[in-house]
Amino acid sequence: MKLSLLNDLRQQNPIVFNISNFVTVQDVANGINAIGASPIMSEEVAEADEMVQLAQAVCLNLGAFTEPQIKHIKVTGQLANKYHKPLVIDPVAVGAVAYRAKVAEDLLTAFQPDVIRGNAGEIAALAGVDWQAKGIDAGSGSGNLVSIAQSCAIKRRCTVILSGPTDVITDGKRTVQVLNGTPLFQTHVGSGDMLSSIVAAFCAVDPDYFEAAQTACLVFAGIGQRVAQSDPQMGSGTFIIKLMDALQQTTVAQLEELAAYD
Ligand SMILES: Nc1ncnc2c1ncn2[C@@H]1O[C@H](COP(=O)(O)OP(=O)(O)O)[C@@H](O)[C@H]1O
Ligand SMILES: Cc1ncsc1CCOP(=O)(O)O
Ligand SMILES: [Mg+2]
Repeated sequence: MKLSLLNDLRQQNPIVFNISNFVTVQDVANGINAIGASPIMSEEVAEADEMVQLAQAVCLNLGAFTEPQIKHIKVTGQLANKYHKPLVIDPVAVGAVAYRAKVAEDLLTAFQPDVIRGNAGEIAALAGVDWQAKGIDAGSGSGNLVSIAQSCAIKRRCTVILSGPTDVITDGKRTVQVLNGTPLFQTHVGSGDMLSSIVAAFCAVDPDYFEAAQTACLVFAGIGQRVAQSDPQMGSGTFIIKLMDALQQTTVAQLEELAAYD
């Protein structure tokens, strides 16, 4: 686990280009900014080429799209491949809505992601494994999460993060599980979207995307865990405010003290 990547990220301040969703776009921008990277968002396909060229990483969130936005996402993914920029995909609710599954399938044939980050319901859907996803949430299923993540990584030929109480990170050969976190993440819509874009920021500072992905997961979950531990009575409103502070202020040494993974 290369926790020192957090210092590299803060020193390099990489630009992360996001196509976000209208629900969580501000959380995503502020989360990237707080951790030490530089967010930029766009809704216009005419500037996609310039945007991808100026960015050090790209995150495409499939959370809430219209037909023109699907085109924008497709073009941007293809440009990320063309300019060799690390590309992260967040396939929101792809296991719950057949239309989204169809769109995601089409997009994943148009470009090649470097990392896919989703919850169990989303990653199971992309792996082709039976699961009962629940809207944007993971839902329920009986499959083994490590096997599901590995199948998805092999099928999609990229690093996969299956997030949840334990995050499973795998490239199909190597697998790590991050045990840190707090259930408070589930009380805030946008936790997963923030993580996906923070993963992109880490990919901008380490060309080994498996390493970058696992470090991003530990940093994000570990910071959330520290925030929750600071006040056992904390609710979801305070959590997101304090999470933003902590994304900015938490040090590598503080994360080393609580890092839990195997
Ligand atoms: N019950 C939980 N306990 C600890 N951490 C959690 C829990 N649920 C989610 N997380 C953390 O929340 C973050 C967002 O993951 P997740 O909730 O799976 O995404 P999404 O919002 O897309 O469903 C991750 O860092 C994950 O580790
Ligand atoms: C509620 C909602 N509806 C469409 S996208 C979205 C946000 C999903 O955010 P996250 O997966 O990070 O909780
Ligand atoms: Mg999500």
